Amino acid sequence: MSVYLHCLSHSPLVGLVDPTPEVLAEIDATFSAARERIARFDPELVFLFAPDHYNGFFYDVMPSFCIGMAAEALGDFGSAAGALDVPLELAQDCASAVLQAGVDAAVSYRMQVDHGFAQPLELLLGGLDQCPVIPVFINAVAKPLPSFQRARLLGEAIGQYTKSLNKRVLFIGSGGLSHQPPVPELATANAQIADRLMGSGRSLAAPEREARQQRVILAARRFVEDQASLHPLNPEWDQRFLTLLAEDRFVELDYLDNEQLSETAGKSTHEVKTWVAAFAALSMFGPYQTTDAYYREIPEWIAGFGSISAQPYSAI
Ligand SMILES: O=C(O)CCc1cccc(O)c1O
Ligand SMILES: [Fe+2]
Repeated sequence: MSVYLHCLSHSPLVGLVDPTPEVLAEIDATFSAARERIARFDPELVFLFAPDHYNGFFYDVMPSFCIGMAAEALGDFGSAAGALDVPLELAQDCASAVLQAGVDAAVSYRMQVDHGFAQPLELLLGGLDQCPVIPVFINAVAKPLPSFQRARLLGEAIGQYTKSLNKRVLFIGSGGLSHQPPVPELATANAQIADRLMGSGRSLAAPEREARQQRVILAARRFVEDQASLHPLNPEWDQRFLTLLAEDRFVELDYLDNEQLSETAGKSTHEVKTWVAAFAALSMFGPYQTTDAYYREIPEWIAGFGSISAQPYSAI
């Protein structure tokens, strides 16, 4: 049994609003090296911690955490669409173990996921169904949000469960770092948007979906011209976060106030709780070492964009 971790930002704007060829080449090199390391590790099972953007999870019932017993990617922004290869019995056992450990994650037998899940599977594994994957949703946009501490405990419970498997397991965290794309909020939504956020967005008609995507694309183009048009990226906060992970000090985030983080680094920064959960899972295997840390502000993608791998010292 061995474990490996990779965490990375995502953005649906990849390929739609791109940075310069030099920056793209740097990122391509980062991802192809990560892909190679993962291929060498040859995972038999993936735990994918990722958020959603009102594509699969809505306010009719909004869980903090949800473990997929089966899942389908809907293919927003041209991301991959189709079924994930979820091993049902393992996912069920995992959910039981997590609840037994005191973390009341929801389950879904019909989980809908968006680019937050699809992009890392495409980028790191070459597709949605290339490796068995247990998808774990962490709510990072729909208030009230879970705390960093609960994300850590979720990760620890999954790490403990992983120990009972005799498998090579890859933990992936998807999202962040600092960013605030234009995602609607219930508190300020008009009646039509509120209705979408409460569930009608599940069956968004094609023209409305297209309009929604165009709004994000326009916002990205404007953000490149004028960095005051959205909440600014915060490379200082992002570097501090990466340092906390590298030094195995992410427990220090436990009581970080959600509102305060939104003000510091943008309302979508809460996606980094997926990284905390993944690192917490890894940490159940003892002290770890991070490798291949990458960071750059990429306004074209509305993202403080990061990527990092890690493995237990005992595996080095
Ligand atoms: O789906 C949406 O509306 C928001 C999309 C989005 C944009 C930029 C960075 C992200 O991480 C992200 O998820
Ligand atoms: Fe996101």
